[in-house]
Amino acid sequence: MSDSTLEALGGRSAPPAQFGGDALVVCDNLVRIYQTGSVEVQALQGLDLLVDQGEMIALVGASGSGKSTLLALLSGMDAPTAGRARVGRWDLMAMHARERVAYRQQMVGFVWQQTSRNLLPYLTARQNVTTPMTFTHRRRRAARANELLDLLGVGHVADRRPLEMSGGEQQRVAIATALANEPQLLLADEPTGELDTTTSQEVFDALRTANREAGTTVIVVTHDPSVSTQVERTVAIRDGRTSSEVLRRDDDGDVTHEEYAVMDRAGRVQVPREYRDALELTRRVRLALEGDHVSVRPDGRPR
Ligand SMILES: Nc1ncnc2c1ncn2[C@@H]1O[C@H](COP(=O)(O)OP(=O)(O)OP(=O)(O)O)[C@@H](O)[C@H]1O
Repeated sequence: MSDSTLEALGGRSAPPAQFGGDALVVCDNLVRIYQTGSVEVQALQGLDLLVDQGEMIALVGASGSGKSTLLALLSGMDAPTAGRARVGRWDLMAMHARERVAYRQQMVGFVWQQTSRNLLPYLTARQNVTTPMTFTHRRRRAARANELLDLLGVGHVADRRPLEMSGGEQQRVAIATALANEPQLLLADEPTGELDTTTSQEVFDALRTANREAGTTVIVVTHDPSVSTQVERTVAIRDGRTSSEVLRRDDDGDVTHEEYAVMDRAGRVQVPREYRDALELTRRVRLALEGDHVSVRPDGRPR
């Protein structure tokens, strides 16, 4: 590394801020190990993720990469093995059973992929939305349910049971139900997985409405490849860690997408396989600090 460059840049360095700062969701080196008999599966292997209040992000990644595990931890349904996880004022590592119940009632809403898992089949849409409303005065509940159903464009199915609605309508009612207690965070695990493209778009629009109109922070897991056009930030998870992010920028209608690698707190960055293969980057590489970037070169010695 070049000491002179380091010296020249020295004046710019600032003390490191506390990881996460005022983000709504802070996952710091998060680990979740499942133990089945004598077999251990490391579903999350030191995952870092920050989500600000008011953001809507998508989580993508291959099957088995750890997306559902992360959502289960953030929803309070499961507990991390190690690391740090905080949502608002709630420390997910330190919550006891009673706090976990309160957290799930007050702080998060959840939408599953399977439409049938989100709603009670023998209740109407309005009744489904009012059922979790423990913090709204009894007389206000039906009116609030109607407001939520209208907001998400499904006011017309208020008196229908799930079997009398389309899949997309069921998912939008499910989002209304998840918003019943005004959670700060809405988590959705492949909410469009069972739907066709047009209907998926309606459900994404409903999630965006929840984000923009109700001010709810949204994390949505999806396999939909067009998702990066729908949200401002798409976070890719690989092998239980966040590996890259695509940021969508809209400069006066000129929309661009830029992909970034994610650096963890120890400074580790995953170099994409195509880059490693193209330059035969293997175990040892040369790093050099340049004026405005860091270069990575093959070490040039026989392996
Ligand atoms: N309850 C469990 N017991 C044991 N292993 C589990 C359990 N749940 C998940 N796993 C394992 O943890 C890893 C991550 O699984 P996870 O479901 O989080 O992945 P995913 O990215 O959501 O996958 P998909 O896109 O297929 O839903 C996988 O290897 C999976 O087999």
